[in-house]
Amino acid sequence: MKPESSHSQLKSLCWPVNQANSALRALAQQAGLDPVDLSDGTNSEVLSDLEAHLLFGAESLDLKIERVSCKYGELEQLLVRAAPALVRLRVADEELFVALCGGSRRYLRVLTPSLQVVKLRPQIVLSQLTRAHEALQHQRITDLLDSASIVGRRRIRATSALLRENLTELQIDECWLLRLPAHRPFLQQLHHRRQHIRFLSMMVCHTLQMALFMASWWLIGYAVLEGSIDTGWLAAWVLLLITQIPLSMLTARLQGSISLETGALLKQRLLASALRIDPLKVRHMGSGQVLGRVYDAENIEASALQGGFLLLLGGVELVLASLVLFLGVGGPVLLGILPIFLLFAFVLGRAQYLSRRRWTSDRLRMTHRLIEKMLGHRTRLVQQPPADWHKGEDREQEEYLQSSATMDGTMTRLIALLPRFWLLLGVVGLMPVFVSGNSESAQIAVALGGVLLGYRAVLKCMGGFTSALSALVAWEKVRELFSLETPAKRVTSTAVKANGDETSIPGEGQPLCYIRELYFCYPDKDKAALADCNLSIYPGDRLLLQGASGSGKSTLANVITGVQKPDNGLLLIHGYDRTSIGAEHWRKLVASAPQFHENHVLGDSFLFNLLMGDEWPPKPESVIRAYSICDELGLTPLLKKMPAGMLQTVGEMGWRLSHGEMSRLFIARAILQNAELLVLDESFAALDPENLRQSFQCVRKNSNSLIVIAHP
Ligand SMILES: Nc1ncnc2c1ncn2[C@@H]1O[C@H](COP(=O)(O)OP(=O)(O)OP(=O)(O)O)[C@@H](O)[C@H]1O
Repeated sequence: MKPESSHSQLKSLCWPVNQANSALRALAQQAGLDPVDLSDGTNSEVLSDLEAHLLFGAESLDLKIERVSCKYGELEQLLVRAAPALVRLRVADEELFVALCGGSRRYLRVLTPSLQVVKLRPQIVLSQLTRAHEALQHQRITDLLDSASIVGRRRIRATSALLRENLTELQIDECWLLRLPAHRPFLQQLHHRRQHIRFLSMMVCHTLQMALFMASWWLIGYAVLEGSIDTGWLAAWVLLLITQIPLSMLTARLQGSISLETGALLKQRLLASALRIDPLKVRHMGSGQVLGRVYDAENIEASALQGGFLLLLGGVELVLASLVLFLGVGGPVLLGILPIFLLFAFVLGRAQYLSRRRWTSDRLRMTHRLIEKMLGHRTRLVQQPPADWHKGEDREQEEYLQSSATMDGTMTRLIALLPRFWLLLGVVGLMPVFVSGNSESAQIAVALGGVLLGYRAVLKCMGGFTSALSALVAWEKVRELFSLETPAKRVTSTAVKANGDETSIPGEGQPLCYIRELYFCYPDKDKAALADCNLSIYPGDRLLLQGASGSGKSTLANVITGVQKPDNGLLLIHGYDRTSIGAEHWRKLVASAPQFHENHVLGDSFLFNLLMGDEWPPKPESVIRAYSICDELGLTPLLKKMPAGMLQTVGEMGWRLSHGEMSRLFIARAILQNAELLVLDESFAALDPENLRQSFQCVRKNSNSLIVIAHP
């Protein structure tokens, strides 16, 4: 095939870049991602680069898109596993997207603009992605192979091996994965990952295994009671037992893969919600409570999955045991006794649930107080008389021990009594049969088998129930951390002229940031922190915001940066509100250095702390800029002083930065986000006059528009 015809063929399968949003929508529908329309379809023109355009398009469909990069040698594997995904190709100097909706090593399944699914060999996409890079190596490799006189198939193999070797460090980042966002309902996410099929298969496998197990005992019991046991019966019995082995292995395997996938989903959700959690809510909870809950969240995964499986499998066995009981002599009597058992189980289970809840609350309270004491340790050492340091601790511990003892008591009763109660009821139910003495021994054996089978199932359920219960109680505490808000439907973008008239398209001379009648009140406060706030900031403006302590300056900074949502009023950047523009893009337009007590040096390298707001791992040019900003801020002596320079670990566990050094790190971190509006909240307060002058010069030079909050 000639290159032109192969190009035109490939082109016909690809989407033009300007149809990226249509490709996203079609791909999402094809992959069953259930796209939700959150957009009025007019907003993305504000976004200049393709990355932001795709991000915006996916957010408008309530989906998540993620750009991934991989090494040259891993590209084929990525293409095979990426679906649903968009891959950008350059075909005959034209930029196009190929929409992957499935794949295997032999074929990629591609969704075309005519909405047909077509098979395409991975090598075709692969060669388009790597052609330009390989061409640069071609001459060198040809010369080398010529000089070594390597020909034929060995030459082909040697070429690809040399390419892999020479391009091993090459990163290719032309692939965007389309996925369900973490806030979508958990069941939908499980369904999308085909967990329901695995779950059903696991239940079927276990039921079959149990049926075979019962059949094997029926067989041997029948043979013994009939007195006709021979090698045929034994062979059948052994066969039945052996058949259970693959079924039990399959059940365990399915259980493992469900645990893995569900665990990964839970973690993903926890991480996503932890990063989105309202800072006010976290502050209200306190660090100790949050820590305790995060620890509980870890527990949930293990307990819920382990307990859930045991409970389910035990449930299946209990149903089968009831069936056996019903078939045996005295079955109706035994089944009549079942409600008494269930009632007893409910009473004991409820007691355990209530005591565990109380114990969890006490434990969280204790963790919280402990963390508070640890955080305030130095202050307490200096400020509080030593006699008061341990006041109240004994009472606290006593309460905790009491609730632990109560919980242990209910647990012991549950585990020790319930299975025995089942046995007792079973024997009592069979009593009339033994007393009358006119039942066949086979029927008695079946009934006894049912009771014992039920005992085994109850034991299994007990193990599952206690784990599931601890997961349930933990879940009640961490639910808040897992709750992710579904994004609101985007409003029609509202561009506003400087005079306040509404228009639909932002134009020249418009404010960069436009605030009208903004209102914000902290929860449970009577007085608003911001009321009737009006401000217009134009590109290139430099504003100094002054005011009495507590007048709301930091609150305004937090609202502008999007950390807090205004209760009322208009806040626009480039004529668009935050919902229309998307949180991610808003972050790229506005960067801030919050007040000292709100800012944090993360326990990582100095470089990471500088560039965490930009892109990590960083591009070489970002690192060069980081050095230059640090130099302008007078941080070069510090970098020379630290043994590992930029790569020195800083933060609590690393190099302890001085107050002034930290301030300048925070300023540099904000500048390096390259946003259009920079907000610095009392960032210069800890600097000596010389550093203040130097830092202020740097900020003026490296910011587009600037708000500085400072006290005179
Ligand atoms: N999380 C919160 N919950 C309740 N009230 C708060 C909260 N944070 C701040 N406030 C109150 O809101 C008001 C405005 O606070 P803000 O921090 O914005 O003031 P500020 O002008 O920056 O003060 P300063 O110059 O002292 O830093 C204050 O009265 C403060 O006590």
